[in-house]
Amino acid sequence: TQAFFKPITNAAPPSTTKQHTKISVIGVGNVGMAIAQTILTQDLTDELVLVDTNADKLRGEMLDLQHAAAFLPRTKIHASTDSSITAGSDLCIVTAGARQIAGESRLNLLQRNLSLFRAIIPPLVSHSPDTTLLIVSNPVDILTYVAWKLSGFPSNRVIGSGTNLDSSRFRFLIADHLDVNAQDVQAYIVGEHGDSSVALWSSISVGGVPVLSFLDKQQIPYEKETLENIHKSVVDSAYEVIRLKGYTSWAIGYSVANLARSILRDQRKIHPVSVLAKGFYGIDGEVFLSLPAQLGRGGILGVTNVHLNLEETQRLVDSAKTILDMQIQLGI
Ligand SMILES: NC(=O)c1ccc[n+]([C@@H]2O[C@H](COP(=O)([O-])OP(=O)(O)OC[C@H]3O[C@@H](n4cnc5c(N)ncnc54)[C@H](O)[C@@H]3O)[C@@H](O)[C@H]2O)c1
Ligand SMILES: O=C1N[C@](c2ccsc2)(c2cccc(Nc3ccc(F)cc3)n2)CC(O)=C1Sc1ccccc1Cl
Repeated sequence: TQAFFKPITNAAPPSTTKQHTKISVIGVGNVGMAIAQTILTQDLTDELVLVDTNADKLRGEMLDLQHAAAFLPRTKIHASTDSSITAGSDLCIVTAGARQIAGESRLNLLQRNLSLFRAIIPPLVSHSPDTTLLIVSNPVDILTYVAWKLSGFPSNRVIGSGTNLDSSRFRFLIADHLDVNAQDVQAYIVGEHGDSSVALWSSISVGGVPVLSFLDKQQIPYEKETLENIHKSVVDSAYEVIRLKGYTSWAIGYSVANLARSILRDQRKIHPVSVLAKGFYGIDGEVFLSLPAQLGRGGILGVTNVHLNLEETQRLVDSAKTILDMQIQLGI
């Protein structure tokens, strides 16, 4: 049969130095698929691998994504229930996990996800000894610690999505309040992901103008609780989304794909992510908490020395103690 293409004479072989990027997403539920879809639309990888224990769901999601090929940058998409397919991944994003059953205690959810991680992490890292782990499953701070211990990796290559989603909701709410673009709002929520996170008021700046001084200069009276209310809305909005649609996907999908871009494209951007917090702000236990960290090809490149006031420092230390106690209680 006539070949589709007439061969080009004296064509040079492809460059061997070009790095082939491979991302694996473990868990193809609401969160994993939102992340996978965003990675494809943003052309972040040459190869996307999906892993899950639910074989039918896994194959269905792979086929459904492959069928979108005519509208996406060319990306090889593979899937298997066998994690050996992840071999040689540059980044492994873990969203696998049991979702909290209504009324289930956080400890019980943690115990269920802990046993899952004991099955997931060791084979993952044996197939990709040089990968970076990006943990999303909840409770994310403790499970990032578990992934670090199980992997034996240096802590710079084990990252938790932490308060990245909290901070993106915080930025949206501030931007909406001030009627500006959320990309021009710099604001960090740090510490423990979820209900006990810590909003850094002094870190908020819009177009380079620190908000607190902006409000002072404009003599705009702001009660402390106004700012507290915006932080409370971050927590309330998570519960509202769950109440209304039963899960969250799009914001976590975009926020985790944004982390993947910073890592794989060596952006050296600063994100609030869950890092080994030992040695910062008087924390001496081996706990993962979110702090503004610089992300690049090597994972965590550095952690910023952001100024915390006494109250913020105390809340961070309290979170560290709560998490450490939970880790000790579980014997991990
Ligand atoms: N960190 C955050 O900001 C954040 C935000 C939203 C959700 N989450 C967490 O993400 C996790 C996933 O949420 P979801 O809505 O996608 O849940 P989901 O139930 O829709 O998906 C979980 C997937 O994990 C799979 N799975 C279970 N055991 C597995 C194993 N051993 N190996 C591979 N896959 C396995 C399941 O088959 C399922 O497809 C939850 O823990 C949730 O709390 C975290
Ligand atoms: O947007 C979410 N959705 C979840 C969710 C997704 C599927 S089922 C529940 C959510 C929503 C509401 C509460 C809640 N609590 C929680 C339970 C166990 C944990 F280990 C961690 C959090 N979790 C999971 C989660 O972490 C988030 S972010 C979030 C949660 C609570 C407070 C503030 C934020 Cl920014």
